Amino acid sequence: MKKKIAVLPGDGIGKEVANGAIEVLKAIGQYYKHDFEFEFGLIGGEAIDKCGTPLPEETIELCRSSDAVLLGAVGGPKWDKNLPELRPEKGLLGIRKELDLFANIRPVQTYKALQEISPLKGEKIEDVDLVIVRELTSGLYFGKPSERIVSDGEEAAVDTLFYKRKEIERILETAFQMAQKRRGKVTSVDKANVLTTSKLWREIAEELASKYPDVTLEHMLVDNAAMQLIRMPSQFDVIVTENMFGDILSDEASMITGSLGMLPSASLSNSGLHLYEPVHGSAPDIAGQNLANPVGMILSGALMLRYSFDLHEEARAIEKAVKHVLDSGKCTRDLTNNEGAFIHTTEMVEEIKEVLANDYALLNIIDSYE
Ligand SMILES: NC(=O)C1=CN([C@@H]2O[C@H](COP(=O)(O)OP(=O)(O)OC[C@H]3O[C@@H](n4cnc5c(N)ncnc54)[C@H](O)[C@@H]3O)[C@@H](O)[C@H]2O)C=CC1
Ligand SMILES: CC(C)CC(=O)C(=O)O
Ligand SMILES: [Mg+2]
Repeated sequence: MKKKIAVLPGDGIGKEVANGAIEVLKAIGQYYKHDFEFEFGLIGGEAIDKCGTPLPEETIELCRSSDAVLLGAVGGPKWDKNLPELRPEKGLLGIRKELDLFANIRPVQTYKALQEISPLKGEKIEDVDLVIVRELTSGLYFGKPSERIVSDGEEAAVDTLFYKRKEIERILETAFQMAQKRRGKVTSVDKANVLTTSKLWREIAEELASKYPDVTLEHMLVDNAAMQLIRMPSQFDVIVTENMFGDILSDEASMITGSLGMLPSASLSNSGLHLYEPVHGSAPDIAGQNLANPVGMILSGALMLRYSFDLHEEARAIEKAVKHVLDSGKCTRDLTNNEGAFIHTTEMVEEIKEVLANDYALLNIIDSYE
């Protein structure tokens, strides 16, 4: 199978983890006989430096002409004082909007091997298998006006939380459909005791629920949800929520697994062209030191195989390899609470590739006996 994959490594550790994911995908291509072709594009701070814009037109064209997009992360202190339109993050928000990637799927699964690393007690995280469905192309990060103003002669600023019915409907539909394939429960997280957008969100959730009688819908206020994620994370199946709420809750949820570096994500559109990115940012504090955990990015590659290319066995092979390496006690520095031995980014990638190679060799031996 020939597939063109656009790779936008971005800034900081984005480059390091993207390299890792490409290596793992190349190994999958070799063992399972798929022709993955990788083409690189600029985004974020590097694109500002080289092209004067965080999202060059060529990058958008590259993505549009590809079968899927892999993105590392953007941002860094170098660009923090730039004007809003010239911030790396604008590139990320821009590509999400351009490709209409409205549904950001962020699965949170725990690993037995990491139970002691999670700040939560082992028994609390044993049965955690939840997914955050975050609305990604509207809400507080996109509403207008969003600007500095003068109000009553005083310096002020405004951001806008705006949602259209259709935007709410399509993300809720995604969540209901995902719950149908999972454990049949949707927790819709909002702030309906205060926000008008949340009241509309709740109304629409109630309307749609009747279309999905096999799914149980519950509503939860976002402040409570933040607490419940720590108190009893296993109560959740599918969490669906507004853009910024989902952004914050998913970083929080990552710590259930033990590190922000563990979480992958898929940003889906209705066009069939999807983008895959880890949940974390460019981590300037560890960038360039070979310390980043590449697992979130590598697992995003697995999500790409599953959602974009229907390659379920190949996706499972990557997920199994990650588990195998963690089970063997090998982990990057973030998974050690900064105590004890750890392996570097490139070594973690090598370990995962080695498991894939061994699995492949084993399959070949079995085949030769059949
Ligand atoms: N999707 C994206 O491109 C995102 C970009 N950002 C940008 O990244 C920059 C840094 O933002 P922060 O708030 O520091 O968030 P961050 O996610 O980059 O880092 C937060 C903390 O987690 C650690 N961390 C993150 N990913 C890790 C990994 N794979 N392995 C080991 N440790 C990891 C970092 O070292 C840091 O201590 C900012 O410019 C921000 O705007 C932030 C979040 C998402
Ligand atoms: C630019 C930000 C919205 C990126 C981020 O934190 C995220 O998507 O998780
Ligand atoms: Mg975030």
